[in-house]
Amino acid sequence: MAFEVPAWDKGALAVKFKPGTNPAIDAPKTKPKKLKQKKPKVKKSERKQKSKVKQQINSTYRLGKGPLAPPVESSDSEADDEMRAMHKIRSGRIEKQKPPAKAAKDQKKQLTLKPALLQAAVESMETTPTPASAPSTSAAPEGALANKLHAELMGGRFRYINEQLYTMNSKKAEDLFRSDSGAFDAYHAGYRQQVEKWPSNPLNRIIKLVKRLSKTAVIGDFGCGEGKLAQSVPNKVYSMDLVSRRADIVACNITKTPLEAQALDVAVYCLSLMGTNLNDYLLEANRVLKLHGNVYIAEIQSRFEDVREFIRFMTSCGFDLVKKDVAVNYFYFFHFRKMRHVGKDVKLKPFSLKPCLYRKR
Ligand SMILES: C[S@@+](CC[C@H](N)C(=O)[O-])C[C@H]1O[C@@H](n2cnc3c(N)ncnc32)[C@H](O)[C@@H]1O
Repeated sequence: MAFEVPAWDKGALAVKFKPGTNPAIDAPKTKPKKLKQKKPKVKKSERKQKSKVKQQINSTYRLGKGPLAPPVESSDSEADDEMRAMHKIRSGRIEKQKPPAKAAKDQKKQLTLKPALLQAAVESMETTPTPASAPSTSAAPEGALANKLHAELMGGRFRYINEQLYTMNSKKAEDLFRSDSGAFDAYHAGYRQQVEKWPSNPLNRIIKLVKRLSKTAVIGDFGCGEGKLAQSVPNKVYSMDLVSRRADIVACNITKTPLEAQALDVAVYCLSLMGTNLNDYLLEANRVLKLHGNVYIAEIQSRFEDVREFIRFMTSCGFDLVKKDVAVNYFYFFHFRKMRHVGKDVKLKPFSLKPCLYRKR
């Protein structure tokens, strides 16, 4: 498979020495003179760096495995670099990339961007990329550089927003999009690019599935993004997301929708169980679904530590498992059925899935 990674233990090799050739064993057994060894002085900056690395390793959500989880050594420092890069671009200076020795010698030398180029890069970071507004690759080398900067900054912005959405509760996610009007479009521009890298879009499987249901079934698309499901099936679909970019999409928090109780036959969550308060997400689904209504969930495989625990959580929210597809294939698919009404005031153990953090490529 294209993304398979060899097992960690495959790298360890045992080296055998012929008799008389192993310097460690064959050296004459004279008593070595005791030498007083001075402890090498560790610079303050090196100590700081070491403790930063330790902190990264201790940050548990970064230890997730799976095809989309980042390697342990990536992320924080990468995100920091990106934030610093953005800051530099905003303040009009970009340092030349140099090999470490040269860079140390010549630390203060900077590349000053022409104002027009700088403006293009900053604007492209702040606005949604569209084919018409993105800088053209066919232009002069400056255009190509602005284009590259644009892509890198947008990628960084997407990864930053994505990480926020997976590590905060739904109320904070709502505040995030409210306080930053470009964030939703920036997120979805990055998400579209991410989808293109996947072997398939899980939403297409859900669309196929909904097409097999009765045309009269009323569907709720919770966290619909750009609302593709509604455009692909003949059913009545309530498309809901934190931000609406189309008249038929309801802008709301899916933990608290404007739908009436028991209004839906089907609830769909395609990669949208993002917040840290999943109890609120699924208790709202229980409220708005009819008894024996269906829930279809697609999620990224690497988000699950223990699938049984997830199924238990769903049961506590009133849903019994009908079918699951948890073959190793990037995405897991679940079909649950609402078997009992569960009030929103029920006391449940908080539940969340692991965040899905994308790597810089
Ligand atoms: C990864 S995107 C997937 C979008 C769409 N389901 C698809 O498959 O194309 C997840 C979406 O869930 C939305 N989302 C996450 N938590 C939400 C919440 N509490 N309320 C509304 N939307 C939410 C995000 O805004 C985002 O648009």
